[in-house]
Amino acid sequence: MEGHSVTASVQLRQGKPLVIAIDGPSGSGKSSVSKAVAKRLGLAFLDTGAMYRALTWHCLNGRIDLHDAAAVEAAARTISLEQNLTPEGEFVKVNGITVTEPIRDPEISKNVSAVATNLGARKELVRRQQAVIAQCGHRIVVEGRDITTVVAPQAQARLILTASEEARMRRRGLQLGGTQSAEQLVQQVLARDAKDSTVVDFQRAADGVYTVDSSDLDFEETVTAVINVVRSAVNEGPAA
Ligand SMILES: Nc1ncnc2c1ncn2[C@@H]1O[C@H](COP(=O)(O)OP(=O)(O)OP(=O)(O)O)[C@@H](O)[C@H]1O
Ligand SMILES: Nc1ccn([C@H]2C[C@H](O)[C@@H](COP(=O)(O)O)O2)c(=O)n1
Repeated sequence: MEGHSVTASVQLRQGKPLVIAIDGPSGSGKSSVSKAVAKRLGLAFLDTGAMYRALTWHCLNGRIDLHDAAAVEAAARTISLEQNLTPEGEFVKVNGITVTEPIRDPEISKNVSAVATNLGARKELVRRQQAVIAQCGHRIVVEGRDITTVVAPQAQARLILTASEEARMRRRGLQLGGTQSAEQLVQQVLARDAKDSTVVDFQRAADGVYTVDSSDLDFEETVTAVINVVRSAVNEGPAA
């Protein structure tokens, strides 16, 4: 095992490019697990879902019709978005307004797919995400739905983090403190995935993309499994 990870350790520690791209369905643990991986490996962290949520908050707040494709795309191009790029803490600002907590509201979860399925808005957010990766010196964990395929197809490690529907709904229910009914959880997790899947495929791993299924793993075991995949991917010499 030590021999296996020599090359990986060099890449992990010496400031070489190390982009870790993580996609997966809602509630699979992408944000929490990606943050823990970034912390352990000393990498920056980007939650791309927060960008779609922030844009949705901005549209709702400014009474922009989410189904007016041109207006939503224009908003994506013009808003100022700020977010932390470290795994410690979290903040998101839209045009200088802190929206860290409001973007997690079930109301945003209910409406975010209308923005995520706007192809013009996606193009602009992908452009911004690629700029962040460059700004972080290509040493970053990026999580979302199209990171392995569109945002960072050349990433040194790419993986889908998944879990059973039952596990994902249970985890989301616990995360929201038991405030949501079973039907609300179905809407926020499964129905949202179904809508988002119409524009990006985050359920199946593309060629060269690993899969980690966390259904039967606890949080720590999942973080370890992801780091092991990163070591394997780097050792096997993925895209330069
Ligand atoms: N392996 C695991 N075992 C138990 N709980 C987990 C595991 N992985 C993640 N969790 C918990 O599940 C909840 C959902 O995780 P998280 O918010 O990271 O998912 P996500 O994939 O980013 O969801 P979304 O895409 O909807 O934002 C969190 O409370 C997290 O701590
Ligand atoms: N790269 C991404 C990231 C997110 N989305 C969409 C899909 C979700 O419904 C929404 C919010 O993401 P979450 O915070 O739940 O991870 O944003 C996307 O289409 N592409």
